[in-house]
Amino acid sequence: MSDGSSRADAAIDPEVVQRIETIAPGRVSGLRLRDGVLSLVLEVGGLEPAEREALTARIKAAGEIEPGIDHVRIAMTAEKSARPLIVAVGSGKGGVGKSTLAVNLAVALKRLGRKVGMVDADIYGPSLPRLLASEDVKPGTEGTRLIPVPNAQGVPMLSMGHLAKPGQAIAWRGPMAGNALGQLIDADWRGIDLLIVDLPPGTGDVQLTMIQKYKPVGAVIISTPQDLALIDAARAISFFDQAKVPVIGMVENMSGYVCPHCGEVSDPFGSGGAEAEAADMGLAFLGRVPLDIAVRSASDAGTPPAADEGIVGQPFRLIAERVARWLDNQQLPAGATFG
Ligand SMILES: Nc1ncnc2c1ncn2[C@@H]1O[C@H](COP(=O)(O)OP(=O)(O)OP(=O)(O)O)[C@@H](O)[C@H]1O
Repeated sequence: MSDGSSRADAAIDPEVVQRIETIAPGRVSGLRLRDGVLSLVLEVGGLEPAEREALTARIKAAGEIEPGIDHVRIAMTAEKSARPLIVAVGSGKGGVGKSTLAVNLAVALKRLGRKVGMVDADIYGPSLPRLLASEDVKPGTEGTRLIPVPNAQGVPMLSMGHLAKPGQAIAWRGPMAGNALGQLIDADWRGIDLLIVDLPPGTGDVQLTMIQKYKPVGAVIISTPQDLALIDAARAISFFDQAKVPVIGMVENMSGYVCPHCGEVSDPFGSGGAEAEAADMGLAFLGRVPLDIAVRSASDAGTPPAADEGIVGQPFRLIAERVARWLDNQQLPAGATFG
């Protein structure tokens, strides 16, 4: 948004941003460069005066050696900038319906009155813009922060797909992908209390950055009932366990296919496997979503089934109620900060 003056913010070299963030991890926000002055907000809660001084001196030194930056102006605050709580949706394996679940979970939580936004962290196959029918919309910016893209479901969203050209993302390496993810999560989420983050499948660099730097309050793991998918899901669960991110529970997708012609129920991927696995691991089972052509067609059309009262969206609404109850039981204050 313009402040009405004719002066414009200049782009800041991402390497400079990264260098400054490395000096004070999680404490720097609001970076902007204008007329050779780099201004930023430094959160100094819990630091002794000598530590504050040392930090500001190091940040100034790191900025002022850069061509184009004559001066670094630091505003100190004892308040952490309020970021939404994060719930991650993960899977051990691709193609099990993780993005479908993430979108429907967010939409159903929105219907429950939660202030929900979404981040699509899946650099290998960002699909949220399609699922939320906002493929051609680009996010705006305010200063150096992205402004989430609105949609008909009232769930503002940012996607890796917004930052990369189609096909480009796959070449990203860990640190680059991690920085891009940071831009999505540190966007202008004003008015949002809860972010549902659609992680890439598996347990790689992006997932690691996500859980270490932007510690989710909890994770939902999705799997098909198939043995192979379950083995991978167990790996994802232990990944979150090791990072001390509580697993809210497991969802079984694509179980029980009802033939639209003869009505016969078959189980192409088996059935009940994820529930048994959850019980074995002492985890909550959040629900089962049948393999239903209507889930796919509604999703492809950008109208998530959880958005209305229909039967197709029912399993997602039940899962969302359980997640909402879990969040309420954590007694997390609305708009609580994390990290
Ligand atoms: N319960 C279901 N019934 C029918 N189709 C489904 C169901 N769940 C997901 N699908 C379809 O399966 C395909 C893969 O789903 P989705 O993209 O959500 O999976 P994913 O795990 O996020 O995949 P990726 O690893 O590629 O990101 C999509 O076409 C989706 O519409």
